[in-house]
Amino acid sequence: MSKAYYPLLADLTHKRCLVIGGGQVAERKTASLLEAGALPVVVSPTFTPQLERWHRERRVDLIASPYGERHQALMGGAALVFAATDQEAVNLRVAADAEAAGKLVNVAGRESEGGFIVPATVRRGKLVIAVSTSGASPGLSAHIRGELDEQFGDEYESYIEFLETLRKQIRQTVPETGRRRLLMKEALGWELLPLIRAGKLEKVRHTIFSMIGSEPTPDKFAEVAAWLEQQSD
Ligand SMILES: C[C@@]1(CC(=O)O)c2cc3[nH]c(cc4nc(cc5[nH]c(cc(n2)[C@H]1CCC(=O)O)[C@@](C)(CC(=O)O)[C@@H]5CCC(=O)O)C(CC(=O)O)=C4CCC(=O)O)c(CCC(=O)O)c3CC(=O)O
Ligand SMILES: NC(=O)C1=CN([C@@H]2O[C@H](COP(=O)(O)OP(=O)(O)OC[C@H]3O[C@@H](n4cnc5c(N)ncnc54)[C@H](O)[C@@H]3O)[C@@H](O)[C@H]2O)C=CC1
Repeated sequence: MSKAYYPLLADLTHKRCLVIGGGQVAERKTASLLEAGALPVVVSPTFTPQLERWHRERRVDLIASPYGERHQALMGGAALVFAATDQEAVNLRVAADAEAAGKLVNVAGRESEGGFIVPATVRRGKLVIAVSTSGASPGLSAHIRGELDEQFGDEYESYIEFLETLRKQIRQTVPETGRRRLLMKEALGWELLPLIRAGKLEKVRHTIFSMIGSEPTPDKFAEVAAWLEQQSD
């Protein structure tokens, strides 16, 4: 049976992550770590120009040296470890050291050796869509990401912010989970995306919250739905 990876979203903000290797793959992994607010430490005898730029901007630490025994101590302080050199023996040694230190490790070129693999990702603010083929075809993951990138536009960023605010309001005023769920389900049916695309969110948001007032009820939510339908005509 092939393995079933467990998908999860890790909070890496202000967490040290160790990247061994300074080439293309290391740069890509470092880029995604920076996007997640992590503090990458890169160990390698050579670095891409982009890694050096990030170093000058004080966004990454670089240790200019081949990986060796003296770097094992860095494992302890790392949330995640990436073995991204072009030397298989080095990658396998990094993987063994990371595992001995109880760390999850990602191994370039040897997906079965690693504790985790990285998906292709589309981000729209708080919306994260991750795609993986369990290592079978990274090219297909990248292709599907391209399709999702077109399908989910920038409007999702403010749409999710709106939903988050609405959900907070419902949580504060509706004690019962069953009723909350029904209200959120109703709100997800509102035709908001076309209005957000037309740049009308601010106005619409204001009206919706004054229509709901301090007591969200299914009746008021149905009124909102009807009002929104008129707006998109
Ligand atoms: C296991 C994994 C490593 C891990 O754990 O991270 C892995 C491994 C390998 N990739 C290879 C090749 C390519 N990788 C890409 C691109 C990406 N690869 C990524 C992830 C992963 N790649 C993980 C599994 C993901 C999954 O489950 O699907 C993405 C999603 C994220 C990221 O790396 O940041 C990023 C897309 C970013 C984006 O565009 O969104 C492209 C396409 C391109 O460059 O355009 C190609 C060439 C086309 C092809 O070969 O398909 C090879 C063969 C190397 C060789 O020739 O030897 C191996 C080695 C092997 O197969 O072992
Ligand atoms: N290029 C790609 O898109 C992909 C490559 N891979 C695999 O990932 C590996 C790395 O690929 P690239 O980043 O493209 O290679 P690269 O040649 O751009 O970079 C390799 C890096 O490893 C460093 N390195 C070598 N020995 C080291 C050591 N002892 N300690 C620390 N760093 C050391 C080098 O200095 C260099 O910075 C390869 O094995 C490749 O097969 C896997 C997936 C995709």
